[in-house]
Parts: sequence; C-alpha cells; structure tokens
Amino acid sequence: MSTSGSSTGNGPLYIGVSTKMYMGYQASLRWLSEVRSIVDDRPGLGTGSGVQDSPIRVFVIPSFPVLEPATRILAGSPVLLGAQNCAWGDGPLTGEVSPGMLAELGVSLVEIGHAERRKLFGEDDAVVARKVRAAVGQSLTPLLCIGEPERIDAGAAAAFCVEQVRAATGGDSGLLRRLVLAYEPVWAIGAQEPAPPKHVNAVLAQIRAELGPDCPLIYGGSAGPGLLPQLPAADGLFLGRFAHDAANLGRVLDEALLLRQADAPARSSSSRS
Ligand SMILES: O=C[C@H](O)COP(=O)(O)O
Repeated sequence: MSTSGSSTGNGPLYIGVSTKMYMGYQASLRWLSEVRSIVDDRPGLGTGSGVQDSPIRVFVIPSFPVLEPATRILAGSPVLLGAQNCAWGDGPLTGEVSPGMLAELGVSLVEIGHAERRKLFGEDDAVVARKVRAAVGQSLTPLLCIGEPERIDAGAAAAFCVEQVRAATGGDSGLLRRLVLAYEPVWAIGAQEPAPPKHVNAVLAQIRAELGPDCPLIYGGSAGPGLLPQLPAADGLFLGRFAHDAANLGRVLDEALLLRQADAPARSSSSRS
C-alpha cells in the first residue's frame, strides 16, 4: 500500500476500524459483511482496482483467524485488510504470526505498538522497531500506534510521540515514509469520549512539524461520528468500539466524503497551478 505524502488537506483520508477482541468469529464475519454493504452503498469510495485513486482509504482490522474469510468478504471492494499485530520474523516463534504469512493472505497493513500491546504484552520500543522493519520487509504498511500514557500538555505529548516514532524507525526517513501513524493518547482509548479536539489538533500539528509531511497521521481513541470534522489536523480516524456498530462507520465515511468533496475545488485548482 502506497502511503507517500501527507494527506492533510488534499490527500486521502484514512478511516479504519479494529475489532480488537470484542467480537467472536461469527460476529466478526457478520460485521465484515455489514461493512462491505456500507462501502458498496457509497460509490465515492471507489473500487478495489481504483483504491490508490480514492479520496478515502477504508481499512478493517479483525482478529487473525478472520483474515482469510475477510479476503473473500471484501474481494473487489476498496476496503484494505489489516492485522492487529505481527511477529518480528518467522521461524521458531511459537504462537506468533509472521509478516510474510500476513502478506501472503492479502493483508496490506499491520498494527504495531498499540498501547494494549505495549502495556499488557510488554512490547517495548526495541520490539516495536523490529516489527516495523519486519513488516516493511514484507511490503506491509505498519500502522504505528503512538501516544502519551497520561494527560499532559500538547507540547509534551507531541515530544513523547515523536520519540516513539524515532525509536521505531531509528530515525530512518525512508522507513518513516512507509508508515501510517495512529496518534492514540492512551488515556483516551476505551473511554467515554475522545481526547478534546483542541488537544488532538495541537499534538498532531506539532508531530507534523517535527516529522515532516511524509506519512499520514490519524487519530484514534474513542472516536466516532462527529469527530472527524473537528480534526482538521488529522488525516483520518482509527476507530474502535464506536464503529463496531457498522452504521457508525457509515456515518464517519459520509463525513470523510463530505470533507474531501469540500476540498475538491481547491485540489483541482492547485493541480492546475
Ligand atoms: O484500535 C483502536 C483504538 O485503540 C481505539 O479504540 P476505542 O475507540 O475503542 O477507544
């Protein structure tokens, strides 16, 4: 999946959902079928063959055992398939899933460094960095999750996140260009409400100023309908619980389509100049 260039303002918006471990196998399949219908009902999202031209990149990240049937449910649609984690390689890593196998399955992006992996499964910066390289080595796009653990001011939060990105990439700008960054303040994950838009916009703007325009930067943490229009600094949303009702994903996609339609005249005139 090509991610080149920042999408803020005129590039694609990334709208994705992880099911985490909230759904069983059958429920996941039903949800994926609903997502498929919701996307099919919105021709502005494009088709599977035209995904690189679509103004919106939709992705879903179900549990590992669901990935293979997901490829059939989503076949021909523009929805990209992601995995919630990967190993740092293959071989003697019992119980893990290699990036190579994910690529073989048709997965195009993989979450790395989610706050729950860092906190509950002891993934430190070194492990995250190994996974990022392993994923890129198999042409997967790492969806690198970053975010401050506690409520702190926007400047300190952005500095924390930039350090996480540098640790994950070793400062390699070529690697940075291969990522999608998901800013998820840990304190806003699993909460009633997302982080305040003012905080999110300030953190995203400062991360962007530090890292440059080369990779999409999206927001996650209790996100749902109504949030995206309040986040002009975000290149999209990474949704959890509030999109497990697939109708809410539809609402967010409508908001994303409206935003990109509103941008279209500016985009076409800037492409002429
Ligand atoms: O994976 C998604 C994010 O961690 C957000 O999850 P949430 O919306 O349920 O807080």
